[in-house]
Amino acid sequence: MIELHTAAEVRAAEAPLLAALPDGALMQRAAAGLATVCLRLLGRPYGARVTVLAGAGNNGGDALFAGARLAARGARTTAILLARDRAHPAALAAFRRAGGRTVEAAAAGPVLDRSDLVLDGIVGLGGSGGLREPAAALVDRAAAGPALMVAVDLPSGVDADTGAMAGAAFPAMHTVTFGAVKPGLVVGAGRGSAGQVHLVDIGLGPHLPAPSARQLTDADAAARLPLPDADDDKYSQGVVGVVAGSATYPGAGVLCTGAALRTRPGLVRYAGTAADGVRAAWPEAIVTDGRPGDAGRVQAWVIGPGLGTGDEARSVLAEVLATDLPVLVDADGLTLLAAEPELVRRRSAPTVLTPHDREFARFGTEPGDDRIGATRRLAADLGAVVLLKGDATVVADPDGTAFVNGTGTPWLATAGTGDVLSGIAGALLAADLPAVEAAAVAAHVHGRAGQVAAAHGPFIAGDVVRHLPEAVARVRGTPSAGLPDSGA
Ligand SMILES: NC(=O)C1=CN([C@@H]2O[C@H](COP(=O)(O)OP(=O)(O)OC[C@H]3O[C@@H](n4cnc5c(N)ncnc54)[C@H](OP(=O)(O)O)[C@@H]3O)[C@@H](O)[C@H]2O)[C@@H](O)CC1
Ligand SMILES: Nc1ncnc2c1ncn2[C@@H]1O[C@H](COP(=O)(O)OP(=O)(O)O)[C@@H](O)[C@H]1O
Ligand SMILES: [K+]
Repeated sequence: MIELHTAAEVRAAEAPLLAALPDGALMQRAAAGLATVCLRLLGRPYGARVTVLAGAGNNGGDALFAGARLAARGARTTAILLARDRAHPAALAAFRRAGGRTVEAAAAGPVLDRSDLVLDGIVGLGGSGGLREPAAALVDRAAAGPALMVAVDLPSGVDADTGAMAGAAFPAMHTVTFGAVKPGLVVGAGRGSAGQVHLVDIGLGPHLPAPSARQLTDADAAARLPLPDADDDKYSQGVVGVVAGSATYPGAGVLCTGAALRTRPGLVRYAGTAADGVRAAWPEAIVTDGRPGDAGRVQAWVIGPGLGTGDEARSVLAEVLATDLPVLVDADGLTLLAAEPELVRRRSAPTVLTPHDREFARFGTEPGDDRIGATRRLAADLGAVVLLKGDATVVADPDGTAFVNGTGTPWLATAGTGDVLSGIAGALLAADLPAVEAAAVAAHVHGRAGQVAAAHGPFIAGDVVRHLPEAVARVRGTPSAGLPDSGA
């Protein structure tokens, strides 16, 4: 499990260590870890051109101390001091002693053009807003050059807690972060600016509170994916009921039913007007063109994709929500529910809602820049698990437990992949996973299936269904690196 900690949590955990350790010891741990990662990235440090963008705070201190360590290994190091008279004094002195030189920001362009590695020590946890000038222009220049772009603690210009970018930010290929992974490195715009995340242990562990949010690794998802055993039969694995698609548009029913079958192929029942299409695509499913009550016994329902928003759809939704079974509501089901949220508030069995941004907004508020916070608030308001889709899907339970998904690929932005996600999550709900875990594991497996499909070229939603078995096998088989997924 990758634990995500906010800036305030990290600062609170640092406080007792700063008091107990000799002056500067914590920063030396950070700088040593940072230099080690840079050495690995450079391969051969001797003669390598390393440029440090150093702000006035401790983030600049980390970068300068690391620069001093790289200079001691033979790198040709140059620092650009963004606040010349306020650079961290001890770090600057160490940098100079090790042979590092400094240049004025105004004369730094040619240095950045020829750098092998640029360290972003402009601003870390103490930052607010987008990059200011001249930092923003220098970052642009560095990004246009050949250098490896390495952020110190977090890419400058990214909000540590939300990943929001109010303006320009450092486009990192790697981020070396200290003490704990911050949410802003894996969610929101920050996810795209962080590149590969490396965590340096500076000893905060015992002082950190329970994490504010988490990210599943393959191993975490595998541990929650149910396996059939010798005593199982087709009923005992958890039967999923699907209400999706229509006679005119059977696709959502076909995709959703297929995804449920490919995730947990015990038994899937389908009820609805896309019956003919579903029957033709999936002879393994038990299909009725009647109402959910005609389908037979199930352990969880998935309802909504391609259902329509008319009176009949509303009535079928109310019937399913009136059961005491776990229910996942998606797409058209969400549009109906937004007009009548009491249908979900009054339930005692678990409900999972899987909106994309526009569907989320129908419940009253746009997701905005703080996607974890917004998802948590809607989950608490409705008393339901909310899964907010996106490049980093967020899942929140009404009790505040939250997950940020790390798998996936932008190729998933194609019609029908949401229907696939609903089928996966429905199968896991029927298998009796706690609702928040069913949603988080489903997002993880769905993202992996997208990555497996993308390895074969551009894909459509049906390909994600086809690749689900391989994705599940990959999730089960891959040892965890314990670091946020970089989407590889
Ligand atoms: N405590 C410790 O021992 C340890 C701390 N650690 C490290 O300390 C970091 C936190 O350091 P910190 O608190 O000193 O703040 P920091 O992130 O350097 O920022 C302050 C500077 O940023 C500037 N600035 C702000 N916004 C800006 C913008 N948009 N664009 C441009 N500039 C902007 C702001 O300028 P000002 O507003 O003052 O003009 C000020 O100069 C943390 O992330 C980790 O790296 C580790 O070494 C572990 C041990
Ligand atoms: N840029 C992106 N990067 C990664 N995943 C994405 C991206 N855009 C969308 N997705 C994923 O694709 C799926 C799209 O779902 P949805 O919007 O409901 O589509 P549909 O309604 O067509 O099925 C979601 O799982 C979402 O997380
Ligand atoms: K930084």
